[in-house]
Amino acid sequence: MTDFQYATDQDTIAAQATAPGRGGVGIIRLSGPKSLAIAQQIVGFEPKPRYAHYVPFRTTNQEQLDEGIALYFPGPNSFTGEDVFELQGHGGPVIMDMLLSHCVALGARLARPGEFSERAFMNDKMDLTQAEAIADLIDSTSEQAAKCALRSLQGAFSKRVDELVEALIHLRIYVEAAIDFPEEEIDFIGDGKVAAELAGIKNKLIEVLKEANQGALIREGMSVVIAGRPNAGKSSLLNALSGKESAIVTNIEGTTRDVLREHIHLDGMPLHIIDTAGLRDSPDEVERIGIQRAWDEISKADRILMMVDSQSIDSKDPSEIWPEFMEKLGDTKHLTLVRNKVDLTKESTGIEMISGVSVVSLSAKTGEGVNDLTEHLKAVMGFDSTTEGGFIARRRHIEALNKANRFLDAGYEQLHGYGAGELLAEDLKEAQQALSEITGAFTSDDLLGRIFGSFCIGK
Ligand SMILES: Nc1nc2c(c(=O)[nH]1)N(C=O)[C@@H](CNc1ccc(C(=O)N[C@@H](CCC(=O)O)C(=O)O)cc1)CN2
Ligand SMILES: Nc1nc2c(ncn2[C@@H]2O[C@H](COP(=O)(O)OP(=O)(O)OP(=O)(O)O)[C@@H](O)[C@H]2O)c(=O)[nH]1
Ligand SMILES: [K+]
Repeated sequence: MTDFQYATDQDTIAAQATAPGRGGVGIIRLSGPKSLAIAQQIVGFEPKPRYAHYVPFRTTNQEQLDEGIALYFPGPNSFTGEDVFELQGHGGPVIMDMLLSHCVALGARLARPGEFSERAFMNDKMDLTQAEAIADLIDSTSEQAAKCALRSLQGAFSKRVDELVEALIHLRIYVEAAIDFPEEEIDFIGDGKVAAELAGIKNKLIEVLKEANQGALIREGMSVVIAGRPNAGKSSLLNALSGKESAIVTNIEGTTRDVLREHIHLDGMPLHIIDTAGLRDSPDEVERIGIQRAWDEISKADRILMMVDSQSIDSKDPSEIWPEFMEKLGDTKHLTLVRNKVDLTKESTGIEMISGVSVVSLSAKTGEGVNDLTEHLKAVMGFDSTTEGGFIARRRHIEALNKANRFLDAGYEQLHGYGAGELLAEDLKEAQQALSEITGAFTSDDLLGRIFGSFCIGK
């Protein structure tokens, strides 16, 4: 199944499974072959499988460290698939340290971050997207993200990927049979079956890609830079979006000199808003550095809100308003023009398209039209807050799906352009391999190291 060999690690690992610090209950968890022997030493008898024993926890010379619940899960029926033992004690840092040190004295070693989950993956208790979903569940910052992570943990995403892989294998077998037995005279190109199946797989992949995109947005959100001339109202907009007074609003030009960040949620989608220094030629060294940073942020952002004061600028055409900005920006793909202060000009709020750029008229001060902007931001990111039952996804999943999609396109080309069955089969295989990277059936040690290394300790 996997293309790598992992050392069957015989170490017994131990870590505090609960968060560090004070808590009602704290759990030390062990996994590995010595779990049972260590358990017996601490509780004084062989614990019954999956039974909550309320007992004193003692050292070898009968000194009592704590009293609590001892829980033994013999492998393979455990979280990691190995023998697991849990000491559920009182959640104080000193008690937890004493219990953990004692487990180490009895032959366990401290677990690396993510090592319990890594073992669960290695022992086929879960695939890679499910292991990643555990970390995402723990790290989720909104209820929606938590729900989606739980669905991924329960296999919703893996199932979609596995179905695609199944369909690809089915098609490959057909194509390869036709190549291997030309005397059968299956005109596999002419009969349309291959083309139809390929198109079906492609449609399904696009569907999964859309859902994964949504899942990644819920996990990572979008970054939005607010840029504009001094006093346009950038800080006011940041405050209106975040509902807080995080940025200093004054009528003095150049109030914001550095980059300010605020994280909010729009119906579950995280938004990282960045307020930048007003863009102008400044003699002030500090302000100039701020302006340089503003351009750095602009180049990295998912969306750029170019903000102008509608009082001083009549035109709604971005290229007329600010040619230097447009020139420096290059393309307008990620640009939205925000015309602020319509409460003063008495213009109506709303959104329109002008010269291929979305133009939103609003008042950051009164809040009129701010809702049009948030709806627009959700729309440009393809975020649909009405969809139910989504799953969480990561950038690497999207990349793998895109890669598979490119191989499907290449395969289609081979089929239609050249009638090249061998090359089509090769593309199908590559597409399948790209998909297998998602669930981890085909992954490098390096990737696994990076994924599990980013988990918290004890997970
Ligand atoms: N005390 C405790 N609570 C916890 C965990 C834990 O490790 N310990 N978990 C850690 O993340 C999560 C639960 N995850 C778990 C996953 C599988 C098994 C388990 O025993 N699986 C067996 C048996 C399954 C069954 O009885 O149906 C198996 O897979 O064979 C236990 C916990 C959250 N709560
Ligand atoms: N009437 C009205 N005044 C606004 C609006 N938005 C901002 N202002 C005012 O415009 C002035 C500048 O607002 P800021 O939010 O500080 O502008 P800024 O673009 O962040 O300014 P710098 O930090 O100097 O770049 C303040 O006096 C705000 O109260 C608006 O929609 N309507
Ligand atoms: K200002």
